[in-house]
Amino acid sequence: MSQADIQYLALVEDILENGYYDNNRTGIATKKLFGKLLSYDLQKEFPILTTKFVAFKTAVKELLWIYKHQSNDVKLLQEMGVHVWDEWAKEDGTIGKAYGYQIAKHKQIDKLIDGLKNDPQGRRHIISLWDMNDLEEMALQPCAFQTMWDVADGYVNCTLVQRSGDMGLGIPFNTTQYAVLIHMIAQVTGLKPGKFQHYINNAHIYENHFEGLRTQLTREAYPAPSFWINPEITDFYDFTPDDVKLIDYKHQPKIAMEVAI
Ligand SMILES: Nc1nc(=O)c2c([nH]1)NC[C@@H]1CN(c3ccc(C(=O)N[C@@H](CCC(=O)O)C(=O)O)cc3)CN21
Ligand SMILES: O=c1ccn([C@H]2C[C@H](O)[C@@H](COP(=O)(O)O)O2)c(=O)[nH]1
Repeated sequence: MSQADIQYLALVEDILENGYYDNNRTGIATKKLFGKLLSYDLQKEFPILTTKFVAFKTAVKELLWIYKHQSNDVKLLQEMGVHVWDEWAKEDGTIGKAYGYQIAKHKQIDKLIDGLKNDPQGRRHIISLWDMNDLEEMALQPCAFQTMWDVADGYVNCTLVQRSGDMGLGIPFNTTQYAVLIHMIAQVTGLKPGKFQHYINNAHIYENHFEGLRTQLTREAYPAPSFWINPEITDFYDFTPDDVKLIDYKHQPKIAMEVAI
């Protein structure tokens, strides 16, 4: 049974049983718990749920939209066949000064890669999407808004800080996306992927997802798939969605859930 399923299902069960129930901005009430940490060792296995289908390729495309293309243009994402941001496009077709915009604005990927290569013992390797000056011009303020990186003994470790985590839809994507990002950054810096800590400040389940997640709790989990990354890629900007693959991704069926806007 994969580590991703074990930790995810335990947190889902905890929220359903002990979560604080209240309304929020979207009008769809949630149960929530504060301050949760999920931990993975990327040397042991690749974290992706097997108790439902997670759209790996879609998740990778969204990741590259943010960190490689450094774009806020929803049309570009749609051209890649991804529609998860459609509801948040502003009149100009972008999500405003959010996500990829902040990566480009501060050259954050270049600085991270340069820092990890040239000052591996630095303690300032941070990517932050939380720009106080621009928050009001973002279609949605970033949820997974910060990563902190650390190098030890040839391994690169990373903590993802997420202020708000939608357990049904966002979290399965985010877990897998940031595991892929760590593998990519490790490869282009000549390091090995190490530990991945995923901190979620407000871990919530929308009430229209309760039933789907209760079904998922009854399902059998499979061993985690293997992860392949094209060893030829040495420049982060050369990665395409075909340069990462899951091998033997055995999973239970998709669970349809509506996104709260
Ligand atoms: N309420 C909410 N939850 C989120 O997770 C979320 C937002 N809003 N707003 C911005 C983005 C958009 N995200 C989304 C939106 C939709 C799916 C979704 O529908 N996922 C389907 C598969 C989609 C596909 O294959 O294209 C799923 O079953 O996981 C996932 C993440 C994550 N973020
Ligand atoms: O990568 C993402 C993006 C968004 N989410 C979820 C978390 C919340 O359910 C909503 C955002 O609403 P806020 O009121 O701004 O917190 O989107 C996610 O889990 N992962």
